[in-house]
Amino acid sequence: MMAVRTSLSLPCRMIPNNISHNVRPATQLVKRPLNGHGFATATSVPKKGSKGPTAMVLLNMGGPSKVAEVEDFLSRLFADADLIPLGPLQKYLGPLIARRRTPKIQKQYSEIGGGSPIRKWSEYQCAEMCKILDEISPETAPHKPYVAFRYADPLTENMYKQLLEDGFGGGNGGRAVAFTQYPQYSCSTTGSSLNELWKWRNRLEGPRSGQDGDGAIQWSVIDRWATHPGLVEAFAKNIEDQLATYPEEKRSSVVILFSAHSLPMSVVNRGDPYTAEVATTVHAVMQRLGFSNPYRLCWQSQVGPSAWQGAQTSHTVENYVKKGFTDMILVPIAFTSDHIETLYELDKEVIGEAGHTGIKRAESLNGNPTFIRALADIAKNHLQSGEKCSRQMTLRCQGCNSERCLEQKKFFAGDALKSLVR
Ligand SMILES: C=CC1=C(C)c2cc3[nH]c(cc4nc(cc5[nH]c(cc1n2)c(C)c5CCC(=O)O)C(CCC(=O)O)=C4C)c(C)c3C=C
Ligand code: FES
Ligand SMILES: [Fe+2]
Repeated sequence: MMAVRTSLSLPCRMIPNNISHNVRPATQLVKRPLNGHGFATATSVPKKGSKGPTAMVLLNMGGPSKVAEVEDFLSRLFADADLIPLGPLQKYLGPLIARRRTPKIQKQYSEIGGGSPIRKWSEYQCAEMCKILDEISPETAPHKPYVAFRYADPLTENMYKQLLEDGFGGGNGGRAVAFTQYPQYSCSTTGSSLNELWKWRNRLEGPRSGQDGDGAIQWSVIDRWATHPGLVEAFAKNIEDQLATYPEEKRSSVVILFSAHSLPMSVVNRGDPYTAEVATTVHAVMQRLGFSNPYRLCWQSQVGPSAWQGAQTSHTVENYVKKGFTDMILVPIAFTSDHIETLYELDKEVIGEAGHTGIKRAESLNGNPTFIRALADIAKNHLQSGEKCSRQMTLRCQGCNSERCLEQKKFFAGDALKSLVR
């Protein structure tokens, strides 16, 4: 079990109405020499001996907060060659495909309340995590919350400008942690976010080869955390809560269906680590549950005509219903907050259309205090380890020839590990 204390007093999964959705630090950093790091906050001066402030930057894809933002979101998504490589015509094809897809996706966001809740949850999770970190890691306090999205506001570029405005970098140095919110690493998700962060780092701070001693921001990366005990506990507890809603005599025969966003087979065959890492989360959660129920891992949300990793979630539910199973719990296992894939695809399309009251979904992690304590524990361990990134991140996929991946990995690996990157 984690030995983490928390000051959280919020009711489970509730966001207070007055929470600021703008994660700009409340206390702006004032540039004045202090503590060997060149700055201190105006009102929250780091404690004596603290190496802070530390910027905690949560990375995620983001989603359109309003229906009107769907086209911009999809345009950025289809322009991302790390996610959807469309060749030399990407710049023209991307916006075309995005425009054609917009009405369908707008309708889906309208049906889940008019937008993606991912910004609200990410900002909340980050702010709460930083409060806990200030308590459990005073050596690196104060911790300043930032969110950097790949395809929606707050975009990585704007987050980086905010960091500089707040006194990080720009000759001051200062520490920032890029903390991916995808527990399992994929080059199409975390890899893409890191490539984007590296790009803006070069544009806004200059393309320096090393990190140390040049007054630029000192970055390190939390790149995967698929089996962290707190993450596993939060998933397992949400499954137990759903299992408790079935009559006792039926409970152990309920089928648990873990569902993750699929990947194109071309990405799987390139050697992307995601599929294997998702399987490790599933195994760890089932181990925590004592393998109490039959379970399978299935894959959702494939887009376009190419081959994707299966079995598909929708087919799985259909086939099991045909085989006579009508008690199932769907568990979104690769994303940490609600989004169109849970609220629309799973709830409305898969569960709604199956039409059996015994088919349910485990709650998403969202504002779950166990989950937020896990984030703080992961961050604390990282901050104390002094690691730039995991060893695993230094290795490119077997089939990867991308210069962008190579240079990005060399940068984040830092001087000690960059010679390992090939
Ligand atoms: C771990 C999560 C995800 C992986 C891996 C992933 C890979 C991946 N996605 C696409 C294409 C699209 N994804 C879209 C939306 C979307 N994707 C994820 C997560 C992962 N994607 C989420 C949570 C969302 C929804 C965001 C929200 O609502 O907040 C979309 C846009 C929607 C649509 O047009 O259907 C596309 C397109 C590819 C090609 C890919 C792997 C290469
Ligand atoms: S695609 Fe995986 S490292 Fe480049
Ligand atoms: Fe996706």
